[in-house]
Amino acid sequence: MVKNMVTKAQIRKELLQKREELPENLCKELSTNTKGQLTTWEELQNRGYFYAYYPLGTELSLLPLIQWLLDTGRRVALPKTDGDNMDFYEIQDLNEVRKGQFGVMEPIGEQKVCWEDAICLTPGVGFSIDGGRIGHGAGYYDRYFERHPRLLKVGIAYEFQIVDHIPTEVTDIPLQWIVTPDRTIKTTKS
Ligand SMILES: Nc1nc2c(c(=O)[nH]1)N(C=O)[C@@H](CNc1ccc(C(=O)N[C@@H](CCC(=O)O)C(=O)O)cc1)CN2
Ligand SMILES: Nc1ncnc2c1ncn2[C@@H]1O[C@H](COP(=O)(O)OP(=O)(O)OP(=O)(O)O)[C@@H](O)[C@H]1O
Repeated sequence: MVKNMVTKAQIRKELLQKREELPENLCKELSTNTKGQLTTWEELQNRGYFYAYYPLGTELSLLPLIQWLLDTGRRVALPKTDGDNMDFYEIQDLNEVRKGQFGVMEPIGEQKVCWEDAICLTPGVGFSIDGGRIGHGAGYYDRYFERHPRLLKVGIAYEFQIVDHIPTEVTDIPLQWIVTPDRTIKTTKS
């Protein structure tokens, strides 16, 4: 490894620390703003199928958005992991979750869905404008994206989570958009 190269693990650690320092009321406000960005985004208007996530700790919360999606008749599914695998399961109500692996709230449904043209609202620890993403380091989303190439891959990020450079591995699949509480960005590699 090149000596002065910042590794994924270093970036992950630093950004997770920053995220943990966010006060609760600010998380709430930024989550509401993110819902505002997404609900006014043209790309989302005509879509009916969404892969979202239930927030873990101080992750940027999609709960207000998910409620809006359900209220407007959209179909929503959340991820559930099993060993190295991750799949998505539909929810009709935000109460249909329970705590699972890694302490993540997972859907209780047993029937996995396969919506090849869905929008995948993707959590992450760090992002870059070229579509790079750092997660928790287990590779769940990259493996899922490899199996389902037609998904519209959208990173959900606090502004501070967008960094200049993310070292890539051959298995990393770039995101096409990044949505923050302030803006909606088309990535440069999409
Ligand atoms: N909200 C949300 N849901 C998600 C993800 C996510 O990043 N956010 N995932 C994205 O892939 C999957 C779950 N993957 C995860 C993998 C590791 C950790 C985690 O916190 N790991 C700890 C160590 C935990 C342990 O080993 O007990 C760590 O990184 O310190 C969390 C989620 C599916 N669901
Ligand atoms: N398509 C794939 N096939 C096999 N292994 C993969 C694939 N994608 C990623 N991996 C492996 O998974 C491990 C973690 O990958 P990476 O650091 O990109 O995870 P991450 O994106 O941070 O995590 P997550 O998606 O779970 O939030 C790496 O060792 C990587 O080689």
